[in-house]
Amino acid sequence: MLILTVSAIIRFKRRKAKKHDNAFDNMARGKCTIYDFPTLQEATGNFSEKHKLGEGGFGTVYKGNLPHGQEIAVKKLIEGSTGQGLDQIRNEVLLLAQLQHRNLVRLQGFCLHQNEMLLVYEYIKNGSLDNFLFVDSSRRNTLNWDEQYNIILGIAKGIMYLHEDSSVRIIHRDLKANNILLNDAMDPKIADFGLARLQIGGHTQTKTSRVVGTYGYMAPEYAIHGNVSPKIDIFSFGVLALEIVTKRRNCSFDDCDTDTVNLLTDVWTCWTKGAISEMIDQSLEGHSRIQALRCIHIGLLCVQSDPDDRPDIPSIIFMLNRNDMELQTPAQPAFFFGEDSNSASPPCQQGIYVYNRSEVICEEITKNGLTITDPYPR
Ligand SMILES: Nc1ncnc2c1ncn2[C@@H]1O[C@H](COP(=O)(O)OP(=O)(O)OP(=O)(O)O)[C@@H](O)[C@H]1O
Repeated sequence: MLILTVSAIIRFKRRKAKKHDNAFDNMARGKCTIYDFPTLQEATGNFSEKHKLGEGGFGTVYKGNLPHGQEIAVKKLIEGSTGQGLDQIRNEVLLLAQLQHRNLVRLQGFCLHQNEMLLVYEYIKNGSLDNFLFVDSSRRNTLNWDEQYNIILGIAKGIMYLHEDSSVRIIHRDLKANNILLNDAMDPKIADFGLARLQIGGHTQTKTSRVVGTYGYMAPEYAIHGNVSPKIDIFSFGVLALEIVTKRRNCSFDDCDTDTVNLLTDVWTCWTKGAISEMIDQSLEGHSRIQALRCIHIGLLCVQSDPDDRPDIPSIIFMLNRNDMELQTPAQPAFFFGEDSNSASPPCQQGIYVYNRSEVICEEITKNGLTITDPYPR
């Protein structure tokens, strides 16, 4: 009798699990197309060189045109680039396809062909942010401050979705300028989210022996000890914010010659000298200038060595949206390759920097006889 009861429970549990699987599949399939290989072959001119957009750590990306004129980007994963079997990858991809946000590149579907996995994404017209910041000199000067700020805020919102608002928490692990794509309205879209999960075998791990990421953007605790937490994305976001404001690349260990000062070092040196405004575009005025300086300050908070000192993503969005909110004083960033700066006096003695909504308010207060300490003297 007891045995019957136990087996009934097992049967019930199995049926429930199967029902759950089907429900999950149906739900994911609604948002995820399973493409057949010939369709993708035709769309990409048989994966021709002409259609090739580039090559990254996970595989090669091709531009494709579907019969109804829809443009797609097809990422052909390198065989063996994932740490899982095809069934697991398929489940993982179905899960990723559910994640949709205006600041994420949409994963439209996939194709399993023999032992290959192909991921199909929406095609993002303007390509990656690194071209606009450092690579392509003709595009470099086309980004104005409002666009730069919109990109920083959009990336933060995309991270917010991945860390806090989506059905599964995704830690990107490889946020960098090449993984931020820009659409025709110059809105940023985070690419390659979830690929680290494919590579290391899914599931949230707090420690990994397989570090997936890019030097220059990697938090020290991740690069050195393999510790994984949302704060490693915050570190990369900080580097990105500094790069976007200054339009300078934070070179990594391997591409930095010893005489070159990297961006974090440069920004920190200016900060400790009270000359942080040297790091921004000198033509910025008023509200834009304050915003740019604030973005540098927030960037510095994100690249602090101790992950506990770094703000979380909701706080970052709050700080970005509220120009009058007080910001903490950042500690020296990780990977500071300079003289020990502890002796240098910070630009503001109170330890907390107060921003004003705009310089107009600043001037009004000055007229009223109050003394204002500009935390960022010119
Ligand atoms: N959805 C997309 N729409 C338009 N272009 C894309 C899309 N996805 C990738 N690309 C482009 O394809 C190229 C290769 O991308 P991929 O993500 O494979 O490499 P990466 O980002 O340069 O390197 P890594 O693998 O280290 O992240 C890049 O130039 C990228 O801008």
